[in-house]
Amino acid sequence: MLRTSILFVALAILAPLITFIPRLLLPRSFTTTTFTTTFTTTMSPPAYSKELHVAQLAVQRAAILTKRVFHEKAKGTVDKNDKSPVTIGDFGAQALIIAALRHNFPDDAIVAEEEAAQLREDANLKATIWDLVRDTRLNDPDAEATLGGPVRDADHMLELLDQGNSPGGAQGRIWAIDPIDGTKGFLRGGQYAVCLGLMQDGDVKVGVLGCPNLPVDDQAPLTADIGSNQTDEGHGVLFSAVQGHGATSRALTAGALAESKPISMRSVDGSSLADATFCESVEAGHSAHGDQAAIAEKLGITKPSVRMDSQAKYGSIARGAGDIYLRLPVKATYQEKIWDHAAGDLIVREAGGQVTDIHGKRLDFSVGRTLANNKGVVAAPAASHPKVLSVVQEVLNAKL
Ligand SMILES: Nc1ncnc2c1ncn2[C@@H]1O[C@H](COP(=O)(O)O)[C@@H](OP(=O)(O)O)[C@H]1O
Ligand SMILES: [Mg+2]
Repeated sequence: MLRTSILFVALAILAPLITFIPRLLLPRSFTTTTFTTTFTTTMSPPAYSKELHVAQLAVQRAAILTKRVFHEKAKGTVDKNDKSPVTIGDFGAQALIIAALRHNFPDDAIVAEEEAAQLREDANLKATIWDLVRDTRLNDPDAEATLGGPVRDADHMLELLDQGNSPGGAQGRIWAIDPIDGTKGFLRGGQYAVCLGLMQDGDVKVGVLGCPNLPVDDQAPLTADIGSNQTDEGHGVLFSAVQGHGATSRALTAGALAESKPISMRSVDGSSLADATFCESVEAGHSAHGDQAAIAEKLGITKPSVRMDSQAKYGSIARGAGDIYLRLPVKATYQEKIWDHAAGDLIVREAGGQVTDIHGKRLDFSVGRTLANNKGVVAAPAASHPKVLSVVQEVLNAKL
C-alpha cells in the first residue's frame, strides 16, 4: 500500500518535468514553432474569426471618415441635399468598407445602401469624397494591412461603391452595409452608427456596429439623443457578435482593436417590467410614438422612453443601458431595410435578447434587400419578450 502511494507521488512530481525538460534543452525557436504548429493543427480558430476581425477594423476605419466629415464639413448644416455631409460621409464610408471586403472576401456578395450614379454626374462631389477616402487610414500599419491595399483612384472608388448592388437573398454569403445609419443624428452630432453584418444563407452570422457618439462605458446612463454637445472624450464604442459566441463591446479606436468585454442585457422578466427602459426612434415617422406610450403604460413602465437615432438603440439595450427597443409601423406599406437591422438583431440576440417583428416572427433576412416578410421590430430580454409582444399586439390590434 505504502509502496503504491510512493510510486504515485513520484510519478506526479516527474510527469511535468518529463514534458518541461525537453523545452528547456531545445532552442526557443524550435519549441515555439512546435507548440504553435500543435495548436494550429489540433485547434481550429473560432468560427468567422477572420470575418469578425476584418469587419471590426473596416467599421473603425469608416467611422474615422464619418467623424472627419462631421468635424470638417458638417458644422451648421441641417438638411439632407445632394451634397450634404451625410451624402459625403455615406459614400466615403461605404467605399472604404467595400474595399476591405473585396480585398479579404472577393467572392462574397454585398448589399449596401448607396450607388455611384450620382457621383458620375458630379465631378466636384466625386473629388471631395475621393480626397477623404484617399486620406483616411487606421493609425496601426498591421490593421491597415489587414484591410488591404488602398483604393487606387477616384474611378476605382466608384467601381467599389457599385459593388453593393446585390439583390440579397437566401443563398451564400452576403454582407449588409449601412455606412451612416441615423442620418439626422449624425448631422446633429447625436447618435448614428456604421453598420456591417454578414449573412450566410439568409442567417446573420456576424454583426458589427460602430457608434462614435455613445459612451465607451457600458454602465453609463442612457441619455436622449440631444446631440451637438458631444465630445470625443470617453465616446465611441464598437459592438460585435458572432452567432453562438456572444456579444461584446470595446472602445472604438483609430487603430488596432481595443480590448473587448462581453456584454449582456439586463435580466428583466415579465414580473419586473415596470422598471424597464424603452428606446425608440427620434423620428415619429419611423416608429409610432403614441403607440409606444400606450404600450409602456399597459406594462406599468413610468420612465420616459429614450429617443435616439440609428442602431445605437440595439447596442444600448444589448449592454443593459436600456431594455426594450420597439419599432412600431407608421406606414403599413414601409419595408424595413436589411442594413438597418442585420447587425443589431444578432448583437441583441447574442446578448440574451429576443428580436421579432410585431407579429412575433423572427426578422427574415433571406428575402432580398428589405425585410419584406416582417412588420416593425420588438426587441427585449428573452424572458420578458413574450409579455412585451402580447401588449404590443393588444395595443396595435385595438387600433385596427
Ligand atoms: N417610414 C419609415 N419607417 C421606418 N424606418 C424608416 C422610414 N423611413 C426611413 N426609415 C429608416 O430609418 C432609418 C433610421 O432609423 P432610426 O429612426 O431608428 O434612426 C433610416 O436609416 P438612415 O438614417 O440610414 O437613412 C431609414 O432607412
Ligand atoms: Mg439606416
